[in-house]
Amino acid sequence: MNTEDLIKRAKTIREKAYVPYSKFPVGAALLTTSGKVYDGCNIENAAYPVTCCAERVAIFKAISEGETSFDTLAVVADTDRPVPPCGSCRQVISEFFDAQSKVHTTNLQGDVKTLTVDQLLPYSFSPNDLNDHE
Ligand SMILES: O=c1ccn([C@H]2C[C@H](O)[C@@H](CO)O2)c(=O)[nH]1
Ligand SMILES: [Zn+2]
Repeated sequence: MNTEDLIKRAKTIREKAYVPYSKFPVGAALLTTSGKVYDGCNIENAAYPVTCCAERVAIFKAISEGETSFDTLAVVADTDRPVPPCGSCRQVISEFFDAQSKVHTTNLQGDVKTLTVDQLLPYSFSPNDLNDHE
């Protein structure tokens, strides 16, 4: 699937966002290396911090279906600039995507800013760091 279609998938699932508190719907879609797409929207909760962002919903859906190899991620919201993923999502993205994988941050106006995972979260804490102690 090409970038344009992946962004379209993110826009479509954004309509399913459960956002009674922020009223800020976000959509995300990821492409696996085998060519499958998993999408996600943000899901909020009356206990606000329990909220899960669109990016993590998409990634957790894919992981829970047994996917292990990820290629590209697209994110969309109705923002002036292409919507930046939050810090928690950057950490989760860095766990499952290669450092050079592309993240297409976008908005409804069609602006696209593409960053690598390493640009989004440089010098990130990684699974390898856990092996370095003792
Ligand atoms: O990249 C982002 C930024 C924010 N949100 C969600 C979290 C919350 O539901 C709402 C406002 O922060 O937007 C996402 O899903 N992805
Ligand atoms: Zn987030």
